[in-house]
Amino acid sequence: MADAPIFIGAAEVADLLQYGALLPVLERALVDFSKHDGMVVQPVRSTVPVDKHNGFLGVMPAYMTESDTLATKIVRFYHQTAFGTSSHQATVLLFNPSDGSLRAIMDGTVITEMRTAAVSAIATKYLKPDRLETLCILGSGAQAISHYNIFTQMFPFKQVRVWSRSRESAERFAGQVQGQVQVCTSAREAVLGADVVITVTMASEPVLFGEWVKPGAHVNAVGACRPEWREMDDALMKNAVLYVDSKEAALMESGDVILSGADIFAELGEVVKGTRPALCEKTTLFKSLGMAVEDAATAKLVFDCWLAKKKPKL
Ligand SMILES: NC(=O)c1ccc[n+]([C@@H]2O[C@H](COP(=O)([O-])OP(=O)(O)OC[C@H]3O[C@@H](n4cnc5c(N)ncnc54)[C@H](O)[C@@H]3O)[C@@H](O)[C@H]2O)c1
Ligand SMILES: O=C(O)[C@@H]1CCCCN1
Repeated sequence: MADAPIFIGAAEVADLLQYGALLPVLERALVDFSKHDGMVVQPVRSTVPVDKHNGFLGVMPAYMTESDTLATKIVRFYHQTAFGTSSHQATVLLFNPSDGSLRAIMDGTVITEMRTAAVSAIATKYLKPDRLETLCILGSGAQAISHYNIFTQMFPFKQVRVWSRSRESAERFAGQVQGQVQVCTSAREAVLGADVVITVTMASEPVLFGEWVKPGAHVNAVGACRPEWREMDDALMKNAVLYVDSKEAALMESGDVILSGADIFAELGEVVKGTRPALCEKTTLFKSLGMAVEDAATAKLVFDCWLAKKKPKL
């Protein structure tokens, strides 16, 4: 009989997962996914609306042949949550691919926060403009914090600006992170002149407008994961060179892509592999929806780190 699965909670995942190890693992997952050679199996996520409670449940399975990784994430995202409950909660199940037995059940909320920010950072590493002085973050929740953390570690920004719907949450964000943040009173004020813009809101109508975005800037658009939701207007969608994580998912799930009719230039994995160019001199936009392979690769890394820690030292 197979061993009982282990459980790795949020605090232990946060302790085991380091961006230094995560970044190359994610680059590899993005490249493998974008080869589209049948070695990675990842259907577009199944999403169950929970209308009565203003939320969704998403199921995200993937199998990666080369690293022999089989996992699924189950994620729920709710617009209104009880006080103290975060809007996104996730669990990852990691299987033994050879016999299908369950190896680990682990918290997926920290995984989602860290892998999403790391993928935006990878997009920025490849698509960034020459000048990297000002970072703008629209939104002030969990993803705003994980993005702030990795972006200020990886890039030499001199100024970070944040805007949120309520000034109170933007100020709370500024108090939570290490380092200086300029709290802006409007999204426009935060965006004007920024070299890199990150949208991490739960908005369903545009909060970012093309006329504000500096020509040559890079945008990471992380929210608006439903076909009828927007974070950006048509002007930005049509004027920027559009990169996505998955073309198939973008055409099924992204309101910004579907409703604007913007053309997709490439997948991020193709840029990392070098088969499609990074047009850094132009205004670039990475539309992130989040992929199961990112969760599977991250969960395997967490599990391997857990095993290494448990192994008795000789
Ligand atoms: N692409 C991915 O891989 C990925 C992964 C996880 C989360 N997300 C998305 O990123 C976004 C942020 O997630 P989070 O975990 O930080 O959520 P969160 O609930 O912690 O924060 C959401 C933020 O959006 C703001 N907001 C809510 N409604 C808004 C509106 N109508 N207009 C402007 N701002 C609004 C809130 O004030 C808050 O600052 C969500 O859209 C989420 O679905 C994407
Ligand atoms: O990839 C993810 O994990 C998230 C789940 C919630 C909706 C957006 N994408």
